[in-house]
Amino acid sequence: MTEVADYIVVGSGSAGAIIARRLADAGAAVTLLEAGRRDNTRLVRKPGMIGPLHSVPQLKQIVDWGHYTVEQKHALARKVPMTHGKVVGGSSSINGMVFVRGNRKNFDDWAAEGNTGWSYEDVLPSFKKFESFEDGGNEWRGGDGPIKVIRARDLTPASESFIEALVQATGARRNPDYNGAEQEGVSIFQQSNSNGLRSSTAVGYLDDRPANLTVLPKTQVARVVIENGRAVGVEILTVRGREVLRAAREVIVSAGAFGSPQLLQLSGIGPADHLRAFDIDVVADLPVGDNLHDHLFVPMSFAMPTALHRSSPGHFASALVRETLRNNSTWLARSVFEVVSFLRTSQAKDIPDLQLHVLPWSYPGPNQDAPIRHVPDPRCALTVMSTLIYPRSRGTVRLLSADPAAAPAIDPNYLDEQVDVDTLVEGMELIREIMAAGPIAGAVDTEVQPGAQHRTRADLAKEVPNRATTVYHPVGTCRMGVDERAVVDPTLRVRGVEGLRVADASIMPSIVGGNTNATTMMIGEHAAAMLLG
Ligand SMILES: Cc1cc2nc3c(=O)[nH]c(=O)nc-3n(C[C@H](O)[C@H](O)[C@H](O)COP(=O)(O)OP(=O)(O)OC[C@H]3O[C@@H](n4cnc5c(N)ncnc54)[C@H](O)[C@@H]3O)c2cc1C
Repeated sequence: MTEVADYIVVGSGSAGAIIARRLADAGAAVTLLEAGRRDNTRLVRKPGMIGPLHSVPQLKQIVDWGHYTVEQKHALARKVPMTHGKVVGGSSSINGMVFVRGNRKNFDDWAAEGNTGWSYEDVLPSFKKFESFEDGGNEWRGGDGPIKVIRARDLTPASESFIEALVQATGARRNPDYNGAEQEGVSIFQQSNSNGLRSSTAVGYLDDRPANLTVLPKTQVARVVIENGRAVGVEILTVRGREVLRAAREVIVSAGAFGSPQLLQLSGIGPADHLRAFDIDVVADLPVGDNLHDHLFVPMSFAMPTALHRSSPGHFASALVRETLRNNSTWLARSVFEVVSFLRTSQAKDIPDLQLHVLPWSYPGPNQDAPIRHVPDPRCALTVMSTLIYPRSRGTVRLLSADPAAAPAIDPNYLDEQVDVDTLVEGMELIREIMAAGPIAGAVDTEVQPGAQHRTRADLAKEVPNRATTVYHPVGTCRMGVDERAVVDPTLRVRGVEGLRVADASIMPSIVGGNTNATTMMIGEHAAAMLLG
């Protein structure tokens, strides 16, 4: 065994890159292992390239694990693509860049379950630490962190009229900062990019790394090496075969909501019967891979000339030429999302339970499951997504093979709970109400997706299993907690194993009410602070 570092961090994504950098800044020797390739291409770093990156299978496979769910029994046996970054920066290098913390109550709920140190007041400094918000720092926001956050700008007239219509139809307020004091209302979307460049954790934390932080791309970890109940290193897959790297202090697993449970299970940490079925020696019998849950949305597209954007090669090519000639001069410099709203359905208790994502582009429907290039309607269109942010359904991640190169079985068990369908349908009905309101109705030519023929609540409910799709926010599979369902304790240590922590989206006990990247980066900062004591 070669002693390579004080700390080994597995996975360079939203959490892992941050942990590795903070430990290195404190003087430790850190090795960061990443299965994917380097991220320094325009395809990854130019924000608007997300369109081709996700819609052209040949491009997507360069940076994606290529996972699919198992057949979803409540969604017409669909196998839903579970895109997940396999590249330096992880999913922060390929995501939609919208920037949302969630609701402060989400963290207070984690703390109330026994997760001491994770209330909103506790995690707020970790949120502030990583961000540079364009308005500067204040009580709620960070002003000088490595991740740049700006608001969408030059909103299309369609998006502007959507805001007006939403206010009129729902009575919701315009909220200048949904990541500030209050989440509720309608707002201009914030996004993690600036000056025409994606602000991933690779850009923010790794580009200018110190010499004591070694990043090894194209290095997949096969298992954590555990001796006498203590994690002492990892086994990696190389072209020469398997090799062991040793950590003098700790191993931190930040391989994401699929990668982390898979790696723990391959290392003998997981449900004992499941591991034995693959002849894996059991180190710790823990519910690793349980509690998988995810946000779902149903896109509704409306043909509207005022949306200005067409999903045509000509429209894309002209922006690409202009953006190449002058950086940060076109829509390619930013996320495609313009407006967000947090609202309450009839099911809501204390906080908003519905999110609307709004983008001035048409969206292919009814779903994008097939691994082909999906062609959206060519007209200018506004898409509004009814988004379920507190799903009740729970699923699993399990091994299909003891071979680390094999994909795991991912079963989010989407729409298992009827209330999840009901919430999405209520959101769809609300979107129709908004689109029929005075400030926007006259500008809408027609509803393209799902289409006016799906008229009643029952019609919409029937469409949900075919149209609902992942927002790519899987969490919860190495749950943090203090009871039998916990995999890690509130200091992120794997229960019953020394020298091993998990820190990424998988530790969320329950999903936050908003896109998960910001919370996962907070987890990275919070974990680093705990490691450094
Ligand atoms: C397509 C897409 C769009 C999204 N859009 C948004 C958005 O707009 N806003 C938002 O807030 N959130 C968004 N998200 C979600 C957000 O990006 C994720 O929640 C977040 O990045 C998860 O971070 P993580 O650290 O848990 O995992 P990741 O960032 O996925 O990092 C895990 C890393 O570990 C590596 N890895 C895994 N297994 C191994 C192994 N065995 N050995 C070595 N390396 C390994 C992976 O390659 C990866 O780089 C999106 C996600 C996707 C996929």
